Amino acid sequence: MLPLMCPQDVDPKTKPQRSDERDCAPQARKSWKLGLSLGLNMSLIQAIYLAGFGMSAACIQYWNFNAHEVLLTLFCVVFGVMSVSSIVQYIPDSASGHHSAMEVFRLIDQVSKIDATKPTGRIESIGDGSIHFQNVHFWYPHRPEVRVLKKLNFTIQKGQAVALVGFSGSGKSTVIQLLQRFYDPQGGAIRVGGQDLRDLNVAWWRKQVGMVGQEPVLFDVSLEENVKYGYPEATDAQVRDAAQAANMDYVFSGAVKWTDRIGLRGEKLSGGQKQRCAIARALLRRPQFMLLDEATSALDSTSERLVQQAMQEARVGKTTITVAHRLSTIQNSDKIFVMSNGKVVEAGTYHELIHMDGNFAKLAARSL
Ligand SMILES: Nc1ncnc2c1ncn2[C@@H]1O[C@H](COP(=O)(O)OP(=O)(O)OP(=O)(O)O)[C@@H](O)[C@H]1O
Repeated sequence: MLPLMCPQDVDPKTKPQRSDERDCAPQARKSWKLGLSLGLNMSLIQAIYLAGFGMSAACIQYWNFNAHEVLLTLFCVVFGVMSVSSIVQYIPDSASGHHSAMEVFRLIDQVSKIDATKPTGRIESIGDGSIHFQNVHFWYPHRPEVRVLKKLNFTIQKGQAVALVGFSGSGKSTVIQLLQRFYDPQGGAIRVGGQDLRDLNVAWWRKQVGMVGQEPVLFDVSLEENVKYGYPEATDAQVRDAAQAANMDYVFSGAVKWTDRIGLRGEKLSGGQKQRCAIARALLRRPQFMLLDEATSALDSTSERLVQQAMQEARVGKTTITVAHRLSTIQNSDKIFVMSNGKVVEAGTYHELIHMDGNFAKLAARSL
């Protein structure tokens, strides 16, 4: 019988609440049923064994059956029944396994509209390197009732450090996803160096973009392999340069070695160390565009300062688009776009926007 763990069992002095009793009642009924069915099951098996051995003994003693053959037959039947019963207990799981497998195959068979493996699309230079969102309308295909971007317009020049800010749900992360071409806009166009993003080769374009998100995707392999992920042919000197640019001081001081495995999802590293590893990985490919989506939001102020410092040095010569809630992290941006309800409602430098006394000033007041 399974033990019943109810709050009142933990501390007998505690007077049980009525709601706790109600919570435990279905569990108690379930445990009783489970115990009873297990007990009956075991009794039935033992009764069958008893009958089998009794019959075998009778066959040998009274009807002169060959003992060797009787025992052989008996054990064949016993082990056969045990095997069948152990298979039968998995029948309910096979139904859910079948359902899960169908889901996995459905996903595998799904043809993506934006296929990075296709050799189609232009592979060229990025022109003047500007990014222009031109009357972009967008909604997530499985949620058409929520119009996320509504006639979004903004331009980013090559080499600029730009920040996207705004209240939660205003569409900032969606802009970052569109830039990586996870989706295409339903209306308007995103132009890179004057060319429609849809006309560029997907794999080539994604190589031009480095992305650091809030929770970097790290693997349980060595620190070096994690940094080289996406560019395994990088030389040692290139890896060192990227690490230096990303301020990975913990590897230069020897606190973590290049060969150390960093655990599942990088659990052996601190938040700041993980983030700087992700920045080094992004920089190693020398992307022309860096996308930072809340890259420092989960960090304490010391780690954040280190990551910020790393980004300041690493962003030179690159176009950087940062999504941030902590406005202190974007003070040095060349331009800040304030988004509200899928549109840009204000644009300017930090000081210009603060003095406008609009949405940005409200956000700044909240983040104090
Ligand atoms: N994968 C998705 N599928 C469907 N709807 C989504 C998806 N991701 C975001 N949305 C919706 O799109 C809208 C904009 O979300 P988005 O994440 O771009 O906003 P945000 O400004 O980045 O918000 P936050 O600051 O909270 O991260 C929200 O209404 C959100 O519910």
